[in-house]
This record gives sequence, C-alpha cells and structure tokens, in this order.
Amino acid sequence: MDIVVFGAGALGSLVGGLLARDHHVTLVARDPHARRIAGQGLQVSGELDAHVRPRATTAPTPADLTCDLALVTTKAYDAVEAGRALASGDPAVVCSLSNGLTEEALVAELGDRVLAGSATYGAELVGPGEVRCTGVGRIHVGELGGGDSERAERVAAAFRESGLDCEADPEMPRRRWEKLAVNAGINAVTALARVENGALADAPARDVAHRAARETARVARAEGVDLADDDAVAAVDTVVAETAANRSSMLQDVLDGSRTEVDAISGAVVDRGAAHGVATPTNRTLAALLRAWEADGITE
Ligand SMILES: NC(=O)C1=CN([C@@H]2O[C@H](COP(=O)(O)OP(=O)(O)OC[C@H]3O[C@@H](n4cnc5c(N)ncnc54)[C@H](O)[C@@H]3O)[C@@H](O)[C@H]2O)C=CC1
Ligand SMILES: CC(C)(CO)C(=O)C(=O)O
Repeated sequence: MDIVVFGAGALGSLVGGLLARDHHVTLVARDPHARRIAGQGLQVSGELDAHVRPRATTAPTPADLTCDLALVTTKAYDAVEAGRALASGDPAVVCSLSNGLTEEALVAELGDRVLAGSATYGAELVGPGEVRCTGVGRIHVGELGGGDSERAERVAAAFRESGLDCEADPEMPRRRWEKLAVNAGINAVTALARVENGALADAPARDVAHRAARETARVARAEGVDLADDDAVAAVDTVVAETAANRSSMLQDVLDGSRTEVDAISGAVVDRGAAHGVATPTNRTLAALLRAWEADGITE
C-alpha cells in the first residue's frame, strides 16, 4: 500500500516506521526529525526493534498526499489543519489514530473518505530519527457510523502484514467513546499526578480515573452510544495493565512544557455532557486543573 502518515511524532513514527517494513510510507513530520529520517532512516527501539527508511517531508505536495491510505497522527488540536492539507491531495481513505473525537474535523474536509481509528500502542520520541515503543497495544479501524466495512478490513490487513496488532471493528462508535473514557481517566490523571500509567492500578488515583471513565460512559449513552459504566471502567483497567510502563501522551506533554489535548479529552466530555444535561464533575475538575497548568506551564 502507498501510505502517508500525517503528523509523524511519537505515535506516527512508531506506526509508520513499522508499516515501512512492508509498504511504501511517507512520513509528514517536522524538522529536525524529518531531516534525520530522510538522511539516516528511522530507528524503532524499546519493545520493538526496526531500522527503516521511509520517505520523510515537512512540505508534502498534493502528489505526495495522493495515496491509498492517509493516517492522521497529529495532536487533536492539529486535526483541522491535517484535514485541510490532506484535502489538497487525493487520499483514497483517511484514518485518524489521534485521541479525542477528531474524526469530525476530518470529515468536514474529506467527507466519507474518513474512517475512525484508535490505538493503544505506547510511543515516545527519543530524539530526531528515533522512536521508542513503550507498549505493544492494539489498533482498531472501522466506519465512523459503524457496520461491516471492506475498506476497513483492507486497512487492518495491511497493518497486520507489517506485524501490527490491528482489527477492523464494526462497532467503532462504541470503541471511540470507550477510548475517550480511557483517555479521560488515564491521560488526565497521569498528567496531573506525574505518574506512569501503571500507577493507576492502585487507589486513590485509580478511583479518580474510574469516575472520569464512568462519566464519559454516561455522556456516550446520552449521545446514543451503548457504553456501560462497567465496560468503560474495565477498559481503563485493561489499558493500565497493558501499558503500565508507559508515560501517557498527556504526561509527556506536561513534562515537555507543551500544550495538552485537554480540550479534546476531558473538555470534550464536559462540553458534550453539558449539551445533554449530564453532570461531569470529575472531568470538569480535571479539565480545570489541566488548563490551570497550561496557563503558565507551557514553555514551547
Ligand atoms: N504517544 C502515544 O503513546 C500515543 C498517542 N496517542 C495519540 O496520538 C496523537 C499523537 O500523539 P503523539 O504522537 O504522542 O504526539 P506528538 O506531538 O509526538 O506527534 C504529533 C506530531 O504531529 C506533528 N505535526 C502536526 N501538524 C503537522 C504538520 N502540519 N506538518 C508536519 N507535522 C505536523 C507535530 O510536529 C508532532 O511531531 C495524539 O492524539 C495522542 O493523544 C494515542 C495513543 C498512544
Ligand atoms: C492508550 C494510552 C493511554 C497509552 O498511554 C494513550 O492513548 C495515550 O497515552 O495517549
């Protein structure tokens, strides 16, 4: 497959690097990462090991963005820009692996070419040209509105060909909300407490994460998605166990002094809850604390 990874930071470099073993991959990244990959290739280290030579560019042309599959792996707040850039080319299928409910921003630019996706792999950029896999998770792809999908099956098969754990999921609406519950619990709490995901196996941090996940499930049900409180809590516990040594992407942001995805995660639960009259006090508190940190914690 001809695959573009738009926004190759930690997750995009890991997934794109692994796909580059079997597919023709172009990473759209920023310098100095892109320059190093173009010159010396990309090293995947940690739980997985590979040295690959995908194409890397900071300024893709429309021809570069004309491909069988475009994966969006930017931060949620860059999804609109990613959608606009991709629409200047002609990707046959576009799939977001970003956290938060980012697909809507892509649909505005790319219409029904957009598939929903979610990833629980853990990834950290070590430095230019090197990404560390900190947790082997799973990727799901599927239609935004749910249902069986030949194109999602094709994408999943291409991922599996490169050794990635990936399945097409006919129940993507539920999975997207389950992932939002996982992120509302794990990302916000680990970022504020400055702990690895595994620390949420114990009370009291675990209880805060569970409350945030339960609230997310309530909002999901108000949106017509069948996600039980217990399933959202179980999903948090499973990801905590599977990615115990991982520093969540939001914790990495806070440690780097970078903007977080608070608006797309805890903030999105609060906003959608408010629209349906569902109370979300835990997510509201987590969002307020994250925004308080952002007000003077962002240094880059
Ligand atoms: N890192 C992880 O372990 C996981 C991350 N995620 C989610 O995946 C998404 C990406 O996360 P990370 O990879 O950690 O973030 P990251 O910040 O390392 O990567 C995003 C990259 O996109 C690049 N980018 C944005 N706009 C661009 C543009 N116009 N041109 C070129 N490059 C552009 C940025 O420079 C950055 O390097 C987030 O939504 C995150 O929540 C999901 C699962 C695990
Ligand atoms: C799955 C999890 C929680 C892995 O850390 C993640 O999505 C993230 O860090 O953003």
